[in-house]
Amino acid sequence: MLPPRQPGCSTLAPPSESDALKGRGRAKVALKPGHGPLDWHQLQQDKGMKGELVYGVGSPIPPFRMQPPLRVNKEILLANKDNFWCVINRKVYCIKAYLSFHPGGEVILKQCAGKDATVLFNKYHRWVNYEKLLETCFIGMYVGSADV
Ligand code: HEM
Repeated sequence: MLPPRQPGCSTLAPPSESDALKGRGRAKVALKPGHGPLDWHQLQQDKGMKGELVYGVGSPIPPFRMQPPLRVNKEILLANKDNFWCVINRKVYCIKAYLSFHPGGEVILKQCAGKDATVLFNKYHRWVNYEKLLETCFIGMYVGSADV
């Protein structure tokens, strides 16, 4: 009888997004070519700096440059669900551009649209520097009720 497969073993089949969704370990999914961390970094430097990685704002000034930051209430957050706005630690981000770059996969991230993703984010990887990773995707501060 074959020994049980161990995490980290190179003979393991690539983990699926459904495994991650079901909370079976810290499953990373295969990203499309050109969607690695360095590609994301480059995109932030190019399009992101020009404010082209945010959807639903309609302002010539990139929101992440605005001082004071925009204030987003529950209605505005929900109105931008299709733009994949979500909240992490009271900060609102447009994660639409990041979806296909997320090492945990698109499926798991899409469920955060229009919601406060803080608990899920901390559950999977509280050490990830989201403020840096999503720097140019920052919309503003969430000032609405906590029930999102
Ligand atoms: C929106 C902000 C988010 C960012 C910037 C982000 C970023 C990342 C990064 C950088 C990794 C790789 C971590 C590593 O290698 O240690 C990762 C992995 C992962 N993420 Fe996220 N993530 C976000 C939100 C979420 C949310 C809300 C969930 C759950 C619903 C999630 C689930 C996962 C999973 C399952 C993995 C793969 C396993 C792991 O490495 O922990 N992520 N994410």
